[in-house]
This record gives sequence, structure tokens and C-alpha cells, in this order.
Amino acid sequence: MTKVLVSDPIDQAGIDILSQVAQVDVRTGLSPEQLVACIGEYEGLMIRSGTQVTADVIEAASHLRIIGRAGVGVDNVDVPAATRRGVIVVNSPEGNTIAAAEHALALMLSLSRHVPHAHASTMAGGWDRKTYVGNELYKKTLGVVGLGKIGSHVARVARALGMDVAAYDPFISAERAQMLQVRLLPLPQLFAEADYVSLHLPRTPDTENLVNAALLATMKPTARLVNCARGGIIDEQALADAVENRVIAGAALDVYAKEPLAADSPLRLVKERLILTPHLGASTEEAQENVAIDVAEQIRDVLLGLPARSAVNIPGLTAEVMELLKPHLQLAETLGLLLSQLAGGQISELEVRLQGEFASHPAQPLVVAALKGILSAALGDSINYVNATLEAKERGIHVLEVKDDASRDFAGGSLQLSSRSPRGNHSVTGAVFTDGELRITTIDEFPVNVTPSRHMLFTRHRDMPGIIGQLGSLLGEHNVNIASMQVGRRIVRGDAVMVLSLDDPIPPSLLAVIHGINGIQAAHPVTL
Ligand SMILES: NC(=O)c1ccc[n+]([C@@H]2O[C@H](COP(=O)([O-])OP(=O)(O)OC[C@H]3O[C@@H](n4cnc5c(N)ncnc54)[C@H](O)[C@@H]3O)[C@@H](O)[C@H]2O)c1
Ligand SMILES: O=C(O)CC[C@@H](O)C(=O)O
Repeated sequence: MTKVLVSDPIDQAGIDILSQVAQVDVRTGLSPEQLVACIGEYEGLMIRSGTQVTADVIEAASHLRIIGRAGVGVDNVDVPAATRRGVIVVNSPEGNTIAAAEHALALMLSLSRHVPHAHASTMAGGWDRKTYVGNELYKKTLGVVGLGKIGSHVARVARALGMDVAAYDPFISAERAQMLQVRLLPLPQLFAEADYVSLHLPRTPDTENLVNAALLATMKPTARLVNCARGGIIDEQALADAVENRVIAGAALDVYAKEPLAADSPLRLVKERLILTPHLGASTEEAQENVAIDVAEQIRDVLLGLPARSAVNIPGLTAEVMELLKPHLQLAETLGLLLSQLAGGQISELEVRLQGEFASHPAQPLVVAALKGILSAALGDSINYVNATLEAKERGIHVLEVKDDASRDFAGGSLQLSSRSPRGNHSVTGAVFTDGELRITTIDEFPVNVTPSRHMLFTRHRDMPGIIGQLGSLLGEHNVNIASMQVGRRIVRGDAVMVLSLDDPIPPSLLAVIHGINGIQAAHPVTL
């Protein structure tokens, strides 16, 4: 029975979905050693932010096919290691957007009105109405850093609260910002102008310690900073100093460079004007149900052999694209498998040419499918859509994509793969006909019209009387049944190709005899 490990607390709705297709073991709080020891039993792993899926875990995960992160960030998963092993990593890009945005807004409001500190003082017996005089958000400027899903929602609500909203996001268009009624500003200007800054960008090598002592020093002394995105974007010592020394008026954090927050973190020493929550941005009942369902459905689908909706390590290959391009992907994979057998391995360059209607499709998924086909001849089942690009790169296959929409060879267009290898150059073209059937339409530039079948034989020969007869008799003598035969040539009595679909594979001893037929220049048995 297929087994899935759930190693962090996950909403029951997700467990119920996984249970439809697998035995689900919920084992939270495993040590890294315990996880490495048991992961080999599982085909699926479902986590939140607590489990660290390191390269060691992936190395030990001999049966693992999918890691599902019930949330957005996959920074606790070694995605390159998973990709290398062909393990799909999926997440839930939108399930907790509202929860995280509302938490940022809650922190902003709490900070402005000193809610946690006023509460603590009242609970301790006080009645202090002077210390906790706050500020209004109305007519203040909010600077949003990262205007993606969460940042956009924060911006919308802030606009409704009467705030002026500016943003810094180098990857957002002016039109999108205008639609959200947000002014785009350079980062230094945003920090200098804002009364509130809210961070909603990912942690990457570029954003690490982006908010440092120098940037904090440019903020207004009345300004407040909120980070509900990722730890490590703010220099925590610099922030503790800035709040303590009133360089800024306050800060609220939900995320930390290292989680759980260390007992001796300088942040814990700041007693006023700083609010800390323990990574609660996604912790609403609604968000936990959303992400659990979203990710469990994807794990279930992948275990059933279906595509995943939001795989982070198969760029461009969403379930929708897979469904839309199913026969085209199949064609690319078949042509790749065929080409690798014609080329005889060691391909150093692959050109993927999308011709006519084909050029209207995204090239990347077709390239990945072609590479999967090419590499599966050598690597079998260990190659998949996840690791094909990486494996090809590591084998030194240089890929060129060409879109040629002017070509008018077939109504639905065609796909041509051409290879360079030490044994020569080869090319194959194929098309998807209206009935969804695949056809091979050229081999090494010779026109043919062949439906791919499991066993095939391709020859290059001189177009002269007797060759076809000799080959047919030879196959008959060795009990190899011919299902169909096609000959392609460009000029009479010139070079030609022959394509035979066979019911049986060609025995190696027979191949040597075929090579000996006068006029046969090359013969390639192919298994698809
Ligand atoms: N606290 C929580 O529990 C919690 C919950 C969900 C998400 N998050 C985090 O919130 C952040 C935002 O999530 P999202 O779903 O909105 O992601 P998103 O991908 O929709 O948006 C991120 C935005 O950041 C922008 N960006 C990237 N690099 C930038 C840079 N150097 N400067 C400025 N902008 C940059 C991107 O262009 C994008 O628009 C992520 O870090 C995510 O991990 C935290
Ligand atoms: O509560 C969690 O699992 C963390 C959620 C959040 O940081 C995310 O990346 O989705």
C-alpha cells in the first residue's frame, strides 16, 4: 500500500484526502535522525514549516515521489536536491494569502495602539491611559515592499482604511500598481517617506539583511516596521537597537532569521514598542484548511499518476498546461526517445523547433518532454519532468529553442528535434493529427508518414531495386513480423530511408546481417 508521512500538524481535511489513496502516518516532532531513518518507507511527505527536508532526508528517501508543503514558502525543503532525485515539490501558493495579510494588518494596528503592552499593563493591575496614546493609520503613508499576493491584499485594505499606499517591487508593472492605486517608489525613497513599512517579499540571497542599520536610519523617527514575510530580511540586532534607541517608533515581527526565536535573541530584550508573534501569519482555521486541502489533493493526484497544480520544481508545467498539451508532450517525448536511439547517445546539442501552429504553444514544457524522452533511453524510469532539464545540463546537452510560426507543413503545426553527437547529426519531425494521433513526418529530412509503434527499424539505404525484398525476407526468416513499411526518398535512386513497424524486437544477431545487405548504409532498431 502507498504510504504518506505527515510530519507537521496538518488540518484533518488534508489527512482525509490523502487517506483516499494511501496509508497516512501522522508522526509530528520527529528528530532529523528519526526522519532520515523512516523516510525510506514513504512515497509522499506532507509538511508545514516545522520539518526540515534536507539533502540527507532526500538521499534516504528511496521511494519518495512528492513533497507537499502546506503553505507558500518552500525554504525548509532542499528543492535542488529533490529536483535531482526527480521528487516533485508542491505548495499552496494562495491558501493562506488572506490570513498572512490580515496578520500584517493586525500587527500594524496593534503597534499603532500599543495593544499588547496596554493589555499586559492592565492585566498586571494598572490603568495607564497616558503611556499608551497611539496613532491613526488614516491619511498615513504605508510602504509595501513586495506587491505580490499578500502585499496586494494589504494594499487594498490599507486604501480602504484611508491610507496613502506606496510600494517597492522591481518585478511589478506600472499598470498593476496603478490598478491597486499604489505609487511605485525606489526602496530608499519608500523607507524615507513611509509612516509604516510592511514587508511582503521572499527571502533570497538578494533580500537577506535588506533592512539593515543604514536603511533603518533613513526612516522617520515616527515610522513603524512590520515583517510578516520571512526572517533574515531584517538584521535583527540592528532592529532591536533601532527600536530601543527610538531611531524608529516601533516594529512588529512574525518571522525570524532562525526559528524558533532563540531564548537569548536581542529582540527579546526590547520591552516596549516591539511586538513579536511566533510565525502565526498562516495560523487561521480557514487558511489551515485551505492549504491542507490544496496540498493533499496534489499529493493524491501525483500518487495516482496525474499532474500537480502547483509544482515549484516543474516550471511552466501546471496541470492545465499538461492537460492542454497532453498529445504534444507525448509527441515531444516520443520524438526524443526516437532521436536518442538514432543518434546512439552522447548528444551535445539539441534543437527544438516549434513550427506553424506549434509555435503558439509554450516551448518550455515541450523542451522538457523532449529531454525526458532523450534521457529515458539511458536513465529509464529515474528520469521525469522534474529532473530532465537538470540531468540534460549535467550531461552537457546544450538546448536551443526555435519558434518558426511561418512554417505551414501541417494544419496543427509540427515539432522538429535535431541533434548533434559524435556519430553525426540527426533530425526527426512529428505532428499531432486532428484525431489526436501522433505521426512521424520526417526522419533526417526524408518525408515519411508513420504512426509510432513499440518496435521499429529505421534504415538509410540507396534507393535501388531488391533492397526492400531482401530485408523483408530476412525478417521473415527470423520470425520478425512486419506490421507496416514506409519508404521515403527525395530523388529517384538517391539516398532513402525505410521505416518498419514490427510486432517483435530485432535480435542483435539479425542486425549484423541487415548491415551486410548491399546498399544499406545504416540500420537503427528503435524501441518506443
Ligand atoms: N508569516 C507567514 O506565516 C506567511 C504566510 C504566507 C506567506 N508568507 C511569506 O510572505 C511573503 C509574500 O508571499 P506572497 O504569497 O505574497 O508571495 P508572492 O510571490 O505573491 O509575492 C512576493 C512579491 O515579492 C516581490 N519581490 C521579489 N523580490 C523582491 C525584492 N528584492 N524587492 C521587492 N519585492 C520583491 C515579487 O515580485 C512578488 O511580487 C513570502 O516571503 C512568503 O513566504 C509568510
Ligand atoms: O504556518 C506555516 O506553516 C507557515 C506558513 C507560511 O510561512 C508559508 O510560507 O506559507
